[in-house]
Amino acid sequence: MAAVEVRDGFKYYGRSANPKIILNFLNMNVPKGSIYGLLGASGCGKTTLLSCIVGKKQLNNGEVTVLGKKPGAPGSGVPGPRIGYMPQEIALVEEMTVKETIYYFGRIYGMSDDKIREKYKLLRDLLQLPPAQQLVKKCSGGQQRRVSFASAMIHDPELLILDEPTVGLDPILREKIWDFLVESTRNSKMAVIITTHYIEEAKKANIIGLMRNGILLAEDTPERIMNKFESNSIEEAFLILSQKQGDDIITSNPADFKKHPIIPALPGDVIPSIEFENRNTNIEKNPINYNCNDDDFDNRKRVFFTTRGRIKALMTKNFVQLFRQPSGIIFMLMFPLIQLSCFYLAIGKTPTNLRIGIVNEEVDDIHNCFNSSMKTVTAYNETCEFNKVSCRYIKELGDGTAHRIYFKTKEDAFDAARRTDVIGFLHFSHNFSESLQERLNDGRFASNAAFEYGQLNVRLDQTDQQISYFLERRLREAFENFLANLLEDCGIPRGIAGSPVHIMKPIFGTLDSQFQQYVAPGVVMTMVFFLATLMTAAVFISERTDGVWDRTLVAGVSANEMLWAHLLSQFIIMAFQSFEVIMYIGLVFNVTNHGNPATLIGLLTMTAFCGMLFGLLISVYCSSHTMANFVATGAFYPMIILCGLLWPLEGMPKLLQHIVMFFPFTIPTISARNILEKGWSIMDFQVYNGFIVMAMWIVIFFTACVIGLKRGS
Ligand SMILES: Nc1ncnc2c1ncn2[C@@H]1O[C@H](COP(=O)(O)OP(=O)(O)OP(=O)(O)O)[C@@H](O)[C@H]1O
Repeated sequence: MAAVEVRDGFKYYGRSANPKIILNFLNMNVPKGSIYGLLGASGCGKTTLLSCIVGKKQLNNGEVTVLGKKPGAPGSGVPGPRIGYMPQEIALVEEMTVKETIYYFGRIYGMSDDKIREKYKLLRDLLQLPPAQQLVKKCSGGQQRRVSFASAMIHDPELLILDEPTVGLDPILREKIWDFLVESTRNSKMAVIITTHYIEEAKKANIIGLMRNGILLAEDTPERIMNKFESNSIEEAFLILSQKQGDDIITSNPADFKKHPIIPALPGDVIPSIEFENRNTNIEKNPINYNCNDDDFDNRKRVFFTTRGRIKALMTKNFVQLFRQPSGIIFMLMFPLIQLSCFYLAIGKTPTNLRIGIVNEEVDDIHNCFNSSMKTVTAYNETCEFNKVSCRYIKELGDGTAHRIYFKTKEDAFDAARRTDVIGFLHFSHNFSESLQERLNDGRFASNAAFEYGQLNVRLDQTDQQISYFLERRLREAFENFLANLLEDCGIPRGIAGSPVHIMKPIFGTLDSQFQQYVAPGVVMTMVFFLATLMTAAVFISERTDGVWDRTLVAGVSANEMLWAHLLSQFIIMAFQSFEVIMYIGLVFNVTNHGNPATLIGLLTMTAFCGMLFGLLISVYCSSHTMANFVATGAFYPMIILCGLLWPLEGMPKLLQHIVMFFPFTIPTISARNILEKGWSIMDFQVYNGFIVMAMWIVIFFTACVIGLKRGS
C-alpha cells in the first residue's frame, strides 16, 4: 500500500463556467518509507496538491488515498496525527515561545508532556532550534522555519508533508535536514513529500515528481530520470521534459482535457511501493521513534467532544496570544476604563463658561445695578412700587451657567451674537420695572404696553440645541425666583410666581436625573459589545491569514473545537471585564446600582459574549482586517442609533419602533436601566426579557458562525 496515491486528480479554482485549472488529471504515487521530492515551477500547483492530500482542500474530480484511506474519512487520521504538515508560510503563533510552540503541537497530537519533552530535546539539538524561551516573533526567518519543521515532526507522523522547508536556510542546515529525513525514512515506514525550489537538493530524494501545469511530467528515481534524458542534473532533465511535452498540453478548457487526456506521470515510471516497504523498518533503530501505548498519552483523554491535550493547547494559545500583546491587554482591560472615564467626565454635565449678553436700558451704567444701597421695591398697603428691578434679575442670574457680558444697545449685543462672541442676549426695556409694576398692581386692567415692556426678551443662538436648552432652563428658573422674591417683598404670596404644575417626588429616579444616567446603560453595553467584536474579529482573521488556523485543522483539531476553545477563553475574559466595568463605575463615578450587581454583570457578560460571536461571524465571512473593520464600523452606528440609546424609541416611526425591538441592544438596554435605576430583579419580565433577547442573538450568531465555518472548511 502506497502512503499517498492520487488518481486522475482534477482541481480548479473559480467558477465551473470559467475555471482556473490547477491539477489536471494528475497521478501520483508515494511509496511508504520514501522521500518524494515534488518539483515544479512556482504556481504549477504543488501547494494545491499538498492541500488536497492533507485534507485541507477537496479535488473536483479523481481520488486521493492517504495511508489507505480518503482524507477526512472517519478514522482515517487525516487530517490528524498520522500526518505532519509544514506549510509554506510559517503558520506559528508569534506570541508563543519556541518551547510553547512545540508543546502546542505535541499536545494537539495527543502526546504526553513527558514524551513532548523527550522529543523536543532531540529536535532541538538536531535542528539547532533557537533558545526555548525565545518568542517566535523574535526568531529570524530561518529559525522560524526550523521551529515550524520541528512542530511537524514532533509526533513521528507516518506521512510528513513539507512545503518548501529549506527556503531561507543556510546550506549546512539544509544538508542536515535532508540527512535527517534520509535517516528517518531509512529506518521507518515514514513517507515524506517535500517540495523545494532547490532542484538539485532533491537528488537525495528516493523519487522525484516533476510537475508542470498541473500534471506530473515524470515520477521516478533521480538517477533514472537523469539517465532517461541523458542529463547530468535533474534541472536539465526537467528542462528537456518541459520542452518535449510543453505547451501543446496546456489548455484552459476542462472539456478539452477530457477529450485529450494529458499524459500523466510517464507510464511505467512509477516506482513499486514494495521497493521501499521492504526496506529495513526496524523502528527501534531510529532514535527519534519510541513505542508508546495510549496510557502514556494523558493528553489524549477525552473531555466531551475533545481531548485534554487539545483544551490545554488551544486555551494556552488563546491566552498567550492575548496577554503577550500589550495592545491586547490594553484593549481588553484598559480600554473599557478609559472609555468609561471619557463618558462619565464628558457626557451629561451642565455646560459652563457660556457667555450671555445683557442689555439693560433701565440703567445708564450697569455698575449702578450692583449698588447695594439701591432700593428696588417699596410696598404700600394695596400696591407696590418697583425701581430698576431688572438689576435684581441680573444679580439672581449670576455667572454660574452663563457668564454675563454687558452691552449698551440691542444692536451691539446682536452683532456680538452674530460673531458668536456671546450665545445670545437678554434685553430689558427702559420701562421694564414700571411695566412689571403695572401688570402686578392693575392686573386685568393693565395696558398691552405693560405686557410688552414688562417682559424679559431673550434671543439665543439655537443651533446648539443642548446649550440653548440649558440656558433657557436657567433663565426661566432665575425668573421664577426673581418674581417670587419680588412678590414676597410686596407682601404677596410667593406661590403666585410659580407654575401651578407641581412635579412631585419621582416614582423612580430623582428630580435632578441626568441625561448621563439615561444613556449610561446603553453606552456600557455597546462598549463591551463592540470591544469584543473588534478583538475577536482581529484574532480570528490573524489566525486564518497567518495559517495557524489551517495548520491546526490539519493537525486534526476540528473547527468546532477551536471555536469552543475561543468561546471559553474569551468568556472568562468577558466576565472579568464586565465585573471590572461595574466596579469601576461604582467606585470611581459613584454610580449607584439599585439592583443586584450579579444580574448586571451577567447581562453585561452575555452582551460581550454576543459581541464576540458577532466578531467571529465577521471574521468567518471577511477575509481581511480591512473588510472586517468596515463591517464592524458599519454596524456600529445603526445599532447605537436605533437602540434608543441616544433618543427615546417613542420618537421613532411606529413601524421602526417594532423592528428595533428585536435589535441586540434595545430591550437589553432597558433591562440594564431597570436593574441599575429601578433595582428590579431577574424575576421581573422587564429584566429577564433583556436576557432572552441577548440569548436569542447569541444563538443566531453562533449558528451563522458554525454554518460559515463548516462551509469554509
Ligand atoms: N484559493 C485560490 N483561488 C484561486 N487561485 C488560487 C488559489 N490558491 C492558489 N491559486 C492559484 O493556483 C495556482 C497554483 O498555486 P499553488 O500555490 O498551488 O502553486 P505552487 O506550485 O505551490 O507555487 P509556489 O511554489 O510559488 O508556492 C497559482 O496560480 C495560484 O495563484
